[in-house]
Amino acid sequence: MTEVRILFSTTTISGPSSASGLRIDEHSCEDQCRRGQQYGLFAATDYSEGDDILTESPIVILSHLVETSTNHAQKLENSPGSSVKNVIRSQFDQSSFTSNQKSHKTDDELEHKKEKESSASVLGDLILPKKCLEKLKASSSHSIEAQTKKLRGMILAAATYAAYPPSNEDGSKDKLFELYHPTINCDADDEYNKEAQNAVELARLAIECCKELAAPHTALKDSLHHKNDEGMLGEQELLKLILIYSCNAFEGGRIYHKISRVNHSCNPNAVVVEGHSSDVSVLKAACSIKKGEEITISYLSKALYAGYPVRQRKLRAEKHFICKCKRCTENNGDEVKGQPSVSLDLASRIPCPICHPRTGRYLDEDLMFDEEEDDLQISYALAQNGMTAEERSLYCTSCQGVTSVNVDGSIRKKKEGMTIEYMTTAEDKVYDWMESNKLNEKEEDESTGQDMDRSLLQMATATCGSKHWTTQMLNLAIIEENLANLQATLMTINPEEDEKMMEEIFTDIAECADGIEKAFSYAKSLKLNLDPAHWLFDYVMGLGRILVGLGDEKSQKYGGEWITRVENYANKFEGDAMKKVVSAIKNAWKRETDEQVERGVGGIENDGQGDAKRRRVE
Ligand SMILES: C[S@@+](CC[C@H](N)C(=O)[O-])C[C@H]1O[C@@H](n2cnc3c(N)ncnc32)[C@H](O)[C@@H]1O
Repeated sequence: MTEVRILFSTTTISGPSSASGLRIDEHSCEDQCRRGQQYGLFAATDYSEGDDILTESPIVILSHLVETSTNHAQKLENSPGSSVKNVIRSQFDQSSFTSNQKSHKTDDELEHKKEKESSASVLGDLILPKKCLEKLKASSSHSIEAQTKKLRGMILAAATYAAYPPSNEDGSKDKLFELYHPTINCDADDEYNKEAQNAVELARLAIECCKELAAPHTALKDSLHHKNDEGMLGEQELLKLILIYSCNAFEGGRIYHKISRVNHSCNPNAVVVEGHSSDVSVLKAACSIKKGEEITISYLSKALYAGYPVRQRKLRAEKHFICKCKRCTENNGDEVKGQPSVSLDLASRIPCPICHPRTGRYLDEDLMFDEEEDDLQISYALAQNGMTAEERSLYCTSCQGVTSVNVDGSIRKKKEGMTIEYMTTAEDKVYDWMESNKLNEKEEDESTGQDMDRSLLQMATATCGSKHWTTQMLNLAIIEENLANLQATLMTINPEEDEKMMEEIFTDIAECADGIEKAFSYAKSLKLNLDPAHWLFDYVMGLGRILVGLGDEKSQKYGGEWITRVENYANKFEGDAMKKVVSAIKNAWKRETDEQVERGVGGIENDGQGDAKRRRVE
């Protein structure tokens, strides 16, 4: 029964505000109040950046065995959790797992496949019924891969819940079933409800899969066929549970009593971080929040830094709602004189096609890598929020010009309009690339993968310029790759012997630093409440680690300067262990100097040109 404790724990609320600092209220948005269903969390006191708003343990964890990295999956095999994993898998007919099916593959191949699958999910190798997958393909307007992944998550949540139903002694079950979920059998009278009803359809499909795949005499099978204590059909309870999971679960299937009431905003004012123990989460203010303001977080990970169509597509496909936050609906961009008030997408700004006419298909070379400090004056045009090229006309803040896709007029006007089509194509391509998570699949053909990323970057940069989100997403993907390669190279060479290699390394480091600088400038241009380090912390840390690894004072000092840019963020939002790493990297150059003084070296050797000689860090 120990697993039950792992899965269901009591909610505790603490922190400076405690329960009195918050109130759960009807959603501030008029449209949603009308539905009478939606609630949100509102500050009942003022908060400053980094303040704890509340600390909470999940009411229930419905897929804590879904893993994303092989390392983690391997750890799980040795942890008590692996017995939970077996209990959940035992809910299903064993012949429904590919790993249990005979095939002509060699043992080695099977082992490799199994490892990949176990790292994807506890039920990653569960073969979903063909007729369910066909229904999914026929009904869904979203990407099939994303919907299949969601379906698997729902099946896992249902099996976990059936195998470990929460006791209601502490009210956990009541709290869970109070949470928001779309109304079952509600008329899809508008786009918002239609999207929510897609979640209901998907949940029904998950129930159908469970019915087909559940093994006889298991808790899952029983709950689908028997009435539960309250006389409600087990199947209906499971359907509701799946919907609650689908709308409220955080990473790892964690569902909270209060944190799950926090609505999403594409310009959030709060974040949820891991608490002192991994089973506790803390809702923290990401900026100052005034009493009475709604507290919001982001349901999007790095896509928060993407343009409007991508954010909306992701929220619709993964969370089943149309975002009505300020960033998506109100004009929080630069005002356009003489234009009717429209919502403008700051993440999709491109050099104005009127002020900077493109030569041929692509943007002029000099605009490709535009930098703030350049003398070149570049006027940017903002895209109107919208899902299609037709809805995304561009407004230039400098010439006050409007560019639309389908305009009758001169060839030049048509050419200007085509820029929006190129921008939309770049947005689609980069979105697909982000969704397919290609960076992780690259192992099989690394060089081709890298070439593709680079040519995609070339296309995005050439079409949209460096202040557009597509360029910055690809820029960071390449930096991530370069930092990993640099780290690996530095571990295998001796800097003092391999001068030529070191030259290349310094060039690569300079490129990474330049790329991160551009990403910082882009993040600031979005005017979000969040510190840019929320997005760029890992990249800066990667760069800092490499610079410290070079071992010379100058590089380490430079690494320390970079770390200073994320120090405030780390102190407010990272755990103690990470704070120590930040401090160690920031102060590595001092330690090096101190050690020399202690050893009586009396300073760093000089190479005659003012540069300290490089030494390996022992
Ligand atoms: C985790 S719940 C948030 C709390 C929920 N409003 C409640 O009443 O409990 C997520 C749901 O809230 C709604 N929601 C959250 N953020 C929203 C936003 N920015 N725009 C529109 N609906 C939103 C959606 O229906 C979504 O499925």
